[in-house]
Amino acid sequence: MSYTTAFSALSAAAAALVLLWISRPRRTYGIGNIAGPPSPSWIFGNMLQLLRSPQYGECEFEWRKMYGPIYRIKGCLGQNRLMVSDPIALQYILNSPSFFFSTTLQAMLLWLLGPRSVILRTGDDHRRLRASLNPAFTASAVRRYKPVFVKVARSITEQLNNSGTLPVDMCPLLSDATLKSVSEVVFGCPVEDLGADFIENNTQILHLSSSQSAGQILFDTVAGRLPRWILHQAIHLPTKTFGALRAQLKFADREGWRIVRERTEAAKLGLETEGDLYSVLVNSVGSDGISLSEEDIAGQTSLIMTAGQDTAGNTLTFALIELAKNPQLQDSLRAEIHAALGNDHENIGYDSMPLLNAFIKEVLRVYPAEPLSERVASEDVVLPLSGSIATTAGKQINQILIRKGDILTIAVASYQRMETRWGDDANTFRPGRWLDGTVQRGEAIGPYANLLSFHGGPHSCLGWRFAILEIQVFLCELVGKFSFSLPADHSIEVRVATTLIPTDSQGKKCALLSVKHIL
Ligand code: HEM
Repeated sequence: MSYTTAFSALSAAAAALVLLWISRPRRTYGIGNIAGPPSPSWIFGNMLQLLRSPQYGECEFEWRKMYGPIYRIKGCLGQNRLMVSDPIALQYILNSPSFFFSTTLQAMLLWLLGPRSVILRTGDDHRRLRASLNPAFTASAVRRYKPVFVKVARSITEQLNNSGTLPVDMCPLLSDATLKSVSEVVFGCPVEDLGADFIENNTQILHLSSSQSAGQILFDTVAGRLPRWILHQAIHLPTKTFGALRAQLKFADREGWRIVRERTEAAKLGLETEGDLYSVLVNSVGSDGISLSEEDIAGQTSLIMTAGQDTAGNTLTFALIELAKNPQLQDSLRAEIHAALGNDHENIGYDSMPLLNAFIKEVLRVYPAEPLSERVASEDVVLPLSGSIATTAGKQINQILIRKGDILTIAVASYQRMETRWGDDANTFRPGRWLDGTVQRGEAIGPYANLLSFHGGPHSCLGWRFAILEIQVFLCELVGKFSFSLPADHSIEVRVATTLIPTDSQGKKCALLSVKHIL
């Protein structure tokens, strides 16, 4: 055999060995084999530790440190649940059609938001609708909504000016303000035009969703095991919660259709409309490449109200709480605002204010509106991981077999506290990390700053640019004109109900701050 032939034979054998090694059958482990914390009870598993700690994350952040970015916890009635904060696994779950909301969550979204809402649509139907809604949420579309944000921000200033010397609960104030923005920007009308009955019912829904009892947590598990058609009948139950849900959808339908009809009439008559989001959408019906019906527009009313109100309202409240805790940071931010703004929101370039934007990113990182989000596998899938994790038998694995029906939790808050990505002091609120190079780039998984506060993938938040501009405008107005501090005898806790909320020590949603006018 010549030297060349021997070399070729050896190379071919080596290549075959490499191929064999790459395609070797790998052992994949199911979620029952993944290590995790012991369960204190069969009925509730670890769920009360996860969802009802006096301070959100008390157990969860410890578990993440102990077991890594993927671990198993016990749900109610002996369920296995996978907690996921590994970026590669999160990216996979959020982009894969094999994962969707659990049956119970789908039913709740259906009751509250209605079947046409974009969040409940899937596959090509979702892609088409989302593409049609998108023109109203682009950077240039959102810039046009700025005057409304400025007007609403000034109305908060007026309320604070009239609030006297006692501490102010910022929660209802900012929740009402974000609803005003949504009403004016999206529906093109003052919030009062939506009707006192609708506003009152909406407030009741927010109130009901700001607490989570042990019974509700158990109900979610039991409900998920019922046949879908039985679960869907629960909306007719004569309870306060179901009554409010039924009313919400009825009011949203009434107002959504009223606004769409008015905008359509105006368009037919060739009248100028206000440039609100629904007008943009109504005017795009029938345009090339847009497959949007009037039903589709009216069908987003409850979703947009819910999605745009307390998500942004709570984010702003947490921002003011952090500033109240940290007077030095507050002074620096105010100095940046005064330098950029004077008293004029007209020409300000919010995106070129480094501390303001670092601060907003840090608030979204530490206080994600939806810190936990549940997904269920609709088929067997092998979940890739960015590193290896331990099984209960102490074996290291780098992928997990997810079986159809397995429940996963997208652990947004845990991901946003991973030291590898956000720095060794990831548990500390420090906006400077965004300016001094502490934050690592890594895989892009969310639409904004690699955060998952707006989630990622096809169902990521459609309104994230809207929310960022609104938060920028509100903060510049409020921090520019007032100083915020914590009243001496009041503590603020962070709990999770449907969203992350500030509460008093009794668990009631509340954020009392002392507010002083400084200009
Ligand atoms: C700080 C403020 C906000 C946060 C943190 C936030 C967060 C989120 C998250 C996490 C989702 C995904 C929900 C899920 O799949 O479970 C979502 C979806 C959505 N958000 Fe937001 N949101 C905010 C503000 C807004 C605003 C102001 C609007 C509209 C005016 C909006 C409209 C939507 C819509 C339409 C969806 C559904 C998208 C789809 O399923 O394709 N959001 N948001």
